[in-house]
Amino acid sequence: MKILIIGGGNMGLTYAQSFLRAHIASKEDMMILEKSPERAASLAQKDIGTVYGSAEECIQRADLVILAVKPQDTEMLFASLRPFIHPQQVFLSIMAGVKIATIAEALGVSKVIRAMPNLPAQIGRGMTAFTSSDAVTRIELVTVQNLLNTTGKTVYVEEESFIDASTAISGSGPAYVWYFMDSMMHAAREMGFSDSEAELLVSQTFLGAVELYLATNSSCEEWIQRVASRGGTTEAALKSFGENNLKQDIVSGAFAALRRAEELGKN
Ligand SMILES: NC(=O)C1=CN([C@@H]2O[C@H](COP(=O)(O)OP(=O)(O)OC[C@H]3O[C@@H](n4cnc5c(N)ncnc54)[C@H](O)[C@@H]3O)[C@@H](O)[C@H]2O)C=CC1
Ligand SMILES: O=C(O)[C@@H]1CCC=N1
Repeated sequence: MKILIIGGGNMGLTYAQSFLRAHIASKEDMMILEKSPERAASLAQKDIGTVYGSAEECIQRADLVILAVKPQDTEMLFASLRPFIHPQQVFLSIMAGVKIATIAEALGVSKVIRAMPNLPAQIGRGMTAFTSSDAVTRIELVTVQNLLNTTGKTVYVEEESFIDASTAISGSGPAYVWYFMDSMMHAAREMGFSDSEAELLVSQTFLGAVELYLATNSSCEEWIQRVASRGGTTEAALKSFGENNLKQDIVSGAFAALRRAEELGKN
């Protein structure tokens, strides 16, 4: 199966490397279309397949076309692809917000899968939600799921609206976690720890807390209760979080991401 990845940025490169690392695709079967000449030159050094600068050179040979450009770049991209597409090609889009119907209409195709991955896919620890149009066959869907599985865990969702919701939770989510980590590192440095000490204290705390959570059946609330001794330090921090509406702020942030995904889908 020939795979064409359009957009060799963070996610496009991650996909190419992940498929090759898992031996689910070979370099000979991998094509990358990248419009930035500098980025294309850097990709060409990486030995991850053939890098192209224009659609007409490569798209007709692709069985699967992965759309990994920014949603704002789709209008020009779709217009440039349309003359070269054939109806049996399967399109996998990872672009935030852009709807299956929009892709199908703009490209004149019917086999469209929409997925929302996240950046930990770079190390095989990603989370991807995906769904598909009716015209995608079971075999095509399983083939794409096998590719997505090389980047971490996957979940199929029946309704497309859950792709936007997963964008707001797991797609953007790593940034929320790093924001929280960064805030804690900031506090650690203010308390006198060196940069490397702050990084170790915080990253090991996140890792340990998530792994402990996953190893048991207790809820976050139950684990919080076990850390927070009555009249102790954790309680003082949680009181401050509560007074500052931190939980509501995080929920509002996730909904702002959802609204933005929906807006991107309207363009
Ligand atoms: N970065 C992330 O954590 C995630 C990103 N996404 C989605 O993945 C998509 C790509 O995101 P990133 O990889 O972060 O962006 P990026 O900006 O790193 O990569 C996009 C690449 O596409 C290239 N490009 C733009 N127009 C093109 C065209 N017409 N033909 C060929 N190449 C073109 C750009 O030069 C750039 O190298 C976006 O739609 C985003 O919504 C989804 C989940 C997570
Ligand atoms: O911020 C964005 O729009 C993309 C989608 C999810 C993560 N990055």
